[in-house]
Amino acid sequence: MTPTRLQQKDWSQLPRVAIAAHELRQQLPTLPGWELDEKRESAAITKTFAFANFYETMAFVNALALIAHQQDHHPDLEVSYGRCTVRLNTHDVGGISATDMDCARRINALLAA
Ligand SMILES: C[C@H](O)[C@H](O)[C@H]1CNC2=NC(N)=NC(=O)C2=N1
Repeated sequence: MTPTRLQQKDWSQLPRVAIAAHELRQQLPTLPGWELDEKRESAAITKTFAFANFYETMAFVNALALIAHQQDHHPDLEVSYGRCTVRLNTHDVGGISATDMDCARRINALLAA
């Protein structure tokens, strides 16, 4: 039986472009809870998710890991007992691309009722 391949994207050959600041200001409100973080060298979008306990936090992290692998796009994660802060940016553009917005939307959808 042919194994199912989970990875859907491979960015090694595909160019990505930074989203201009004015476009980002328009697009970000369509992503509930995500904020622009310009404090570090390259800008990122971030969101902190709160959970009732460590098990629920880790269940979220594991679900997010599938999205990261499928999309070939890997957020920085800060994980504690009941909290996970997700930070997304695109290294090759030194900022935020459509890939970050797409992943943020998929991550939000994980928790949609
Ligand atoms: C070639 C490789 O797939 C790319 O470098 C991917 C891997 N995962 C990534 N993850 C994130 N967050 N940003 C990237 O630019 C990125 N690039």
